[in-house]
Amino acid sequence: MKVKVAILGCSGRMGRNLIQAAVEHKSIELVGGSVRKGSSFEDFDLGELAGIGAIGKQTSTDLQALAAADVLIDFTAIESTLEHLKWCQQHKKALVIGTTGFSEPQIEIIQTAAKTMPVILAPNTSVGVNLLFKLLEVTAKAIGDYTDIEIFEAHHRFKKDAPSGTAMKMGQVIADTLGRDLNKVAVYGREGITDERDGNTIGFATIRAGDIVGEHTAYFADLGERIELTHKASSRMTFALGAMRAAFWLSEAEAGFYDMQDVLGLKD
Ligand SMILES: NC(=O)C1=CN([C@@H]2O[C@H](COP(=O)(O)OP(=O)(O)OC[C@H]3O[C@@H](n4cnc5c(N)ncnc54)[C@H](OP(=O)(O)O)[C@@H]3O)[C@@H](O)[C@H]2O)C=CC1
Ligand SMILES: O=C(O)C1=N[C@H](C(=O)O)C[C@H](O)C1
Repeated sequence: MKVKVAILGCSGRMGRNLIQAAVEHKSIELVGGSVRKGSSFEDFDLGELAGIGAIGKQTSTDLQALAAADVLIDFTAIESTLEHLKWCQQHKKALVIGTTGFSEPQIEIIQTAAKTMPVILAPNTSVGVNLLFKLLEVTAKAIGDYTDIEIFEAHHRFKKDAPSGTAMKMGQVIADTLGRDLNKVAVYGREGITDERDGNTIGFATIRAGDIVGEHTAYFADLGERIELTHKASSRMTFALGAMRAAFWLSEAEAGFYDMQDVLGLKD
């Protein structure tokens, strides 16, 4: 039987890719999608919105129109995701969250809700980035204690949060592996007389330019050699397909707080 899925925030860059991925997925039935109240895309055909031709299902600003869904997928914005979370909890729906930029207290709100509903929170739903997280763990374990660790990320000009959710998670994975507290060792950008580099720190550098879909590199640099682990996304469809995998997996999960490592079987 197909998993019934609804997409939140259908008019967004990810929303449109998610519609296409859901329509093309053999084990998923797209039952509806939302747009923000006041959006000019209200009552729009979902397929038209995604550029794949009409599919006979319309966007709605009323979440009740999505009541037939088992799993909702949310790549929107912080405040709207937290609203959607409440609705899903009240209506016993599972929720895949791809939105990034949450503060620690906001993540705690999501974790608390996940005690009574299945939730995946994944700053990056691509298979490649989640494999990269594993490679970071292995590399940090082997050489992280004596190399300089820096994380670089590049995204399109429209992105609102920085560093990206993926870069933050990369830092978290490395800090956890090395037993460091990311809040204490993170350095976000450098300017002026910065003094010599403190070997304990994890640096973050961000650029925003044009239509870059998403690029992430972790540097583990010693004197004489360095390792660079890079992921480059060239299409948002990679995130959308990963989100479908996540929705399918979550439809069979108990209440709990999960990530893509659970979905892909990459947890130790
Ligand atoms: N986890 C992952 O793999 C990925 C995560 N992301 C993250 O996903 C999020 C969205 O990214 P992107 O698609 O590029 O951003 P967009 O700005 O293109 O899309 C966000 C969409 O959310 C809509 N929205 C806002 N509030 C509501 C609401 N209450 N109800 C319904 N829709 C709403 C906006 O509508 P409107 O336009 O009308 O304001 C907009 O269409 C970001 O946080 C980004 O970092 C992005 C790519 C991959
Ligand atoms: O906003 C984006 O576009 C992306 N956001 C995610 C993040 O913040 O890590 C994932 C991806 O790189 C694209």
